[in-house]
Amino acid sequence: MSTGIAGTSKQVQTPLNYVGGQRLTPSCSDSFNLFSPATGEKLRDVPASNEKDIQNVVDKAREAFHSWSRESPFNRGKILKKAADIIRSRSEELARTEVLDTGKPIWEARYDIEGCADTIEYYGGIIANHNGDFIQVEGGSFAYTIREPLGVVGGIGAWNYPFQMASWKSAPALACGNTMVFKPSPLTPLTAVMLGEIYQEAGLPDGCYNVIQGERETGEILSSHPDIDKITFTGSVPTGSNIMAACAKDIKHVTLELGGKSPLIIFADSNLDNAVKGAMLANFSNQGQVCSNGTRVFVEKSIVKPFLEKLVERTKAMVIGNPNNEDTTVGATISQEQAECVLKYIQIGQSEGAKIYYGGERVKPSDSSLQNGYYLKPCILTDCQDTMRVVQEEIFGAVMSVLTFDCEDEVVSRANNSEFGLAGGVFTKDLSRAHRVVRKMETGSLYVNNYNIYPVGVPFGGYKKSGLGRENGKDTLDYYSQIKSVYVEMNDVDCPY
Ligand SMILES: NC(=O)c1ccc[n+]([C@@H]2O[C@H](COP(=O)([O-])OP(=O)(O)OC[C@H]3O[C@@H](n4cnc5c(N)ncnc54)[C@H](O)[C@@H]3O)[C@@H](O)[C@H]2O)c1
Repeated sequence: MSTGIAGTSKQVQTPLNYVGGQRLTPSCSDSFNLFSPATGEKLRDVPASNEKDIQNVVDKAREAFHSWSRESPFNRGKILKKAADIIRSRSEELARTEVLDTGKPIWEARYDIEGCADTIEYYGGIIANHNGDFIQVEGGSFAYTIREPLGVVGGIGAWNYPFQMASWKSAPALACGNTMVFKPSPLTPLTAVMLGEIYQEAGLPDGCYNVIQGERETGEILSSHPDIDKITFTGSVPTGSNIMAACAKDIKHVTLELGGKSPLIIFADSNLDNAVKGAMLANFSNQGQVCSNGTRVFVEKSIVKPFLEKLVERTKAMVIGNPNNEDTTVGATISQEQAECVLKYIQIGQSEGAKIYYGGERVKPSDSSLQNGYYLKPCILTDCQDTMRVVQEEIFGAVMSVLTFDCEDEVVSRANNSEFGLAGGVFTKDLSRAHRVVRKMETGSLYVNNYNIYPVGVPFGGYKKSGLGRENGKDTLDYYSQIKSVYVEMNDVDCPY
């Protein structure tokens, strides 16, 4: 697929491990295939890292930790801020490479990359203020606390926001003085490595940020490695559960950003145009592959008809096709397997009694080079019931389930009827009701009169099975550091013995 941007094909061909400040081909013979979602063509074999490779990279990260952890927070912050500037200066190349890896539309990739620069700059800016406390105790004695890094952090990412995952994890980790070994999803290995080169150019010492490639086995070795102090993971609930179990053996710290099946509640008094736009943002961004998506859309009965009419009108206008085109709004699903999984869920929904109101089929774009890409038309399901699998399970594709409701108490209780608790949304003009509903919802993020907005200072993470810990915002620094308390006696020791 032609991108018109120099550099993206180079990013595919070069070694994709990044260890001790350089690209490296790992020693082992195992590898996995990398495909382009947009064209279905195989791009290359990617060598996977084994135990020996991981030992080598963890050793490098441990060695780098000794000096990086002693660097002043202010100086660490300066390097991060410089990295943010470099990201902005290379944003088009990064965005095009992200498109090649993920199949997402170019405008979404640009938005992601800009957000990553903001995140890295944000942590660069706030880290100098992440200090301990002074506590006055009796008789003039006192105590103080010191925030210290954890050590070597292992990061494991999913495929829907590859550069963002590497950035959201590495920025707070490095700011706190940790070093990192990051394993991207095997479906999207390219841009995490570019981040390593950007950090190096900004002045990050070699070995502080490293990348290894691999599939489940590589992730398992990393998460059970005794010299890793924390795992920060983004992915599915079953994998998160396995990782937590692997971390239990050595009592490692763990942050888990997992799946969701979030509710979006639309009351009859909403601004209908905004509610329709919100529902689309909550379901169709990034081909529906967003963890926080509000895929259970509860619409108050009296407005279902006009809501669906407006929704279909806007959805029909979405442009499906080449993700590198400026006007494309729906790119390719990540893989053949994921596209089949989404279509299978739609079939299951139909067999349970849901109706396809719009879309839900494979699309072959007219451009002959895209015929084997993984394109799907966004899907709207009606006649849904709370107990259906399409309403209970995370599909991770552009499938919106529309449900109806009569009153507030009923809808809140149904919205909370989920094992997940990542996000939720409320559309209403009645702000008292909005805040009342927000307080009753069992989720980590809530949106009032909008959806899927991620300002850099706002913490993000889940309740229930959707995760542990937070990313973004200043609270995240607490998850990448530990507190040392120091008591200082100012008097003679008072001892009963
Ligand atoms: N909460 C969030 O912030 C967030 C963000 C994006 C995606 N997600 C979730 O991610 C999922 C989709 O991503 P996915 O299909 O890549 O998830 P996944 O769980 O299949 O894989 C995620 C990563 O874990 C690795 N892995 C797999 N098994 C492992 C094991 N046993 N030990 C260690 N590593 C292992 C994979 O190689 C990959 O890098 C969805 O459930 C989605 O909701 C959550």
